[in-house]
Amino acid sequence: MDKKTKRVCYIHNEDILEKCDKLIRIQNRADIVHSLIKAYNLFQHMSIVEPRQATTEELLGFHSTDYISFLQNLDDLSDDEKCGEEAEEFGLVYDCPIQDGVFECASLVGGGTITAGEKLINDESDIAINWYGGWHHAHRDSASGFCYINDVVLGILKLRQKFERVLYIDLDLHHGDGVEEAFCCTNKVLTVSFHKYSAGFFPGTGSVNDTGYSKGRHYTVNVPLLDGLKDDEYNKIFYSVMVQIKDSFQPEAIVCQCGADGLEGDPMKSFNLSTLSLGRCVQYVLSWNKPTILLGGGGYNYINTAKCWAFLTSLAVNKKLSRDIPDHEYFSQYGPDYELGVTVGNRSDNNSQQYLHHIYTQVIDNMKNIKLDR
Ligand SMILES: O=C(CCc1ccccc1NC(=O)c1cccc(C(F)(F)F)c1)NO
Ligand SMILES: [Zn+2]
Repeated sequence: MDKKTKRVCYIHNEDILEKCDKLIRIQNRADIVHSLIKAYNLFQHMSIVEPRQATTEELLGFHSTDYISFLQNLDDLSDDEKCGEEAEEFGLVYDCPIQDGVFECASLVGGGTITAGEKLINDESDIAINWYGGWHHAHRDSASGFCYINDVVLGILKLRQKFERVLYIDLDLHHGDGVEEAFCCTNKVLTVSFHKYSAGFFPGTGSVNDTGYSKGRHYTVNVPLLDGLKDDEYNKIFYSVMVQIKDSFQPEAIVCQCGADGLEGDPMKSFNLSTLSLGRCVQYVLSWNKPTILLGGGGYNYINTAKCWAFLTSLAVNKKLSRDIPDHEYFSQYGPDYELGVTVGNRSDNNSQQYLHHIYTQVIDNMKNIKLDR
């Protein structure tokens, strides 16, 4: 693949935008993200590709029949049934409320990430972006953490139709548990997640000692981190882990979930990252020149999330963005600085050098056994 200008496709249409904007947890975020990327004129460097609904067969490539048929018939449920024990069994309570059209939205997002995969396996694009996707918590037979259909798993399964070894990277503040579970027993998909890991923090999984099972042993990599994490520490441990993964796993295609809830200023109030650290991670991965899917995920300060994903989009199309936010519908919300950067705070950092070194050595030790299928 030519090093500099890559063929970038961008999953979008008004339908998926409107549906995602109606999701109660991220109401109107999609329009804020889309508007900033448009205001920076980045669409002239990408081909916009419309998403489609994932087919039932595609959904059943990961999810169970019971779960999918329950989701497909939500509209037939009475209000009692919607809070009944069956709904609870499928995780459709508390964090994952049954709201009108949630299935159509989730399966359109799923179809969007599958479409991203199709563009790469057909060699029509080098990089495929789906900022509507990245819903990494959904399990085979239940919703979780506000994720209903695991579009990430569906996209990886699509890539596996052509690529022997696929690498999944999860940059979201939360552990990518649903994706890790889907591939924990195979050595064809290596999942690596960098996430906050501390007592009582959702989803609670992602210990450094979780390294996969049977044939997948050592092909699950977890990098548990603590509150207050700063850019430099994040990038240092990211590079040192990823260079090892590149050498030993030699991935043929990459999926990177770029959840922005680790940024300073997110209501999650956990990490203390600027968009630069996520940008350096993505820039490094793109420098490998492998077919890559970039996905969204968490991110609850919508202005920061828009800044982050516009910046990552500019890296994919290799275009420099002006520091000043261009005038557009949401310009007034970018005050008081009206700049693309996210200023980091000086919250105390619980990640001591000893802690980070300890985690690094454990992760490297775990990965010593990753070898290519002879
Ligand atoms: O970001 C997530 C999901 C976070 C999550 C897990 C479990 C239950 C609920 C959630 N979502 C939130 O906590 C959430 C969603 C939207 C907005 C907020 C806010 F309060 F931080 F703004 C918080 N995964 O990467
Ligand atoms: Zn998250």
